[in-house]
Amino acid sequence: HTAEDSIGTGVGVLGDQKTLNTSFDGSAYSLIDNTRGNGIFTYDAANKINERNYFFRLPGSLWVDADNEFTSSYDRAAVDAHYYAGVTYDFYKDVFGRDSFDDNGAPIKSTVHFGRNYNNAAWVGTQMIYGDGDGSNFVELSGGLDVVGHELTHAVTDYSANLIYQDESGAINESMSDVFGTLTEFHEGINPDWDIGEDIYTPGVDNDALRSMSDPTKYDDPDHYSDRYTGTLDSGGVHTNSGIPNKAAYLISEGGAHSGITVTGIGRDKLGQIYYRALTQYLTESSTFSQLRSSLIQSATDLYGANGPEVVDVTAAFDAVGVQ
Ligand SMILES: O=C(O)[C@H](CCc1ccccc1)CC1(C(=O)N[C@@H](Cc2c[nH]c3ccccc23)C(=O)O)CCCC1
Ligand SMILES: [Ca+2]
Ligand SMILES: [Ca+2]
Ligand SMILES: [Ca+2]
Ligand SMILES: [Zn+2]
Repeated sequence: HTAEDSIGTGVGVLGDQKTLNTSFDGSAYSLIDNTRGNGIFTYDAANKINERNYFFRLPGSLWVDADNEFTSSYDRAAVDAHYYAGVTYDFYKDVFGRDSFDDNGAPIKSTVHFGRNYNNAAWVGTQMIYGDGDGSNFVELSGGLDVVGHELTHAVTDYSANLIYQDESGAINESMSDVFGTLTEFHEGINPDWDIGEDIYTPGVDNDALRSMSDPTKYDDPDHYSDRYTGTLDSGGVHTNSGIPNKAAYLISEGGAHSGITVTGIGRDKLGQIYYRALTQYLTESSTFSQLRSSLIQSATDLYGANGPEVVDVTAAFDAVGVQ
């Protein structure tokens, strides 16, 4: 008896209702979405197989449910990891024609309830992992669409420019994940913004986030090359120096005045196309901020013509953040 596709109902981390693509094998329902690429699979790291150390097993146990209703509090992290992976898959397919992170339909795997009160998430080279947070600094991190889009974009980057995760190439790697995580959020259109992690960060504090692309300095990240971090923490500050290209990306899309330079703004769609072309056609694993500038100017030229408003805005935005 082969399994059949089914549609379940779930409640996400923020208490929101959503339908899920699941798979019925005759006795139980699994979080397998067979409608996208070669499937989206969601797993549980904490499902007790043995008492020892079951929090850190990967991928863990495929998520199964008896009645195709994923409405318990324990289910919420899995509901959003599964659903938002589908949203991100659709973003890359619909907007860029990319079939999964390898552009060859690779199965997308996520594990939730990773660790104990783990205040982070990651792409671990083969799959995504999501902690539950400690309930004060973070709630389950798969509850943030920009976080899921951020993590899956690390996979896209690995299969394209493969930017080395340190110093300037690492900060570009990080910025690509913030940019496409944010563009995924706008594509879905539910409370989109230019902040990162706002939905899952500090449930007790409103209007804060991990990072801001519109104003990186709000969270002490630099928005100009002269203010870059040059130490060794966080692989050379990959999560802080990302503020410099993040600010440029924000200015390219939305426009604004910064460092005495005014950028008109060409909008999110053109930002996405220019960034995707640079990521997949021009950037290499050792690209610097200066090479990001030239890659984006070349991409804008390819797509929209030399010396057009797109090239003018990309140039002005990188002038504004001090990158030549
Ligand atoms: O994907 C990434 O870049 C981050 C992955 C970090 C990581 C790397 C290697 C092994 C384990 C974890 C995860 C995210 C991140 O930006 N983490 C930052 C901020 C952060 C989250 N939780 C923290 C706890 C303590 C300190 C910093 C943090 C970091 O790890 O720096 C991305 C979106 C939200 C979480
Ligand atoms: Ca159930
Ligand atoms: Ca956001
Ligand atoms: Ca908060
Ligand atoms: Zn990242």
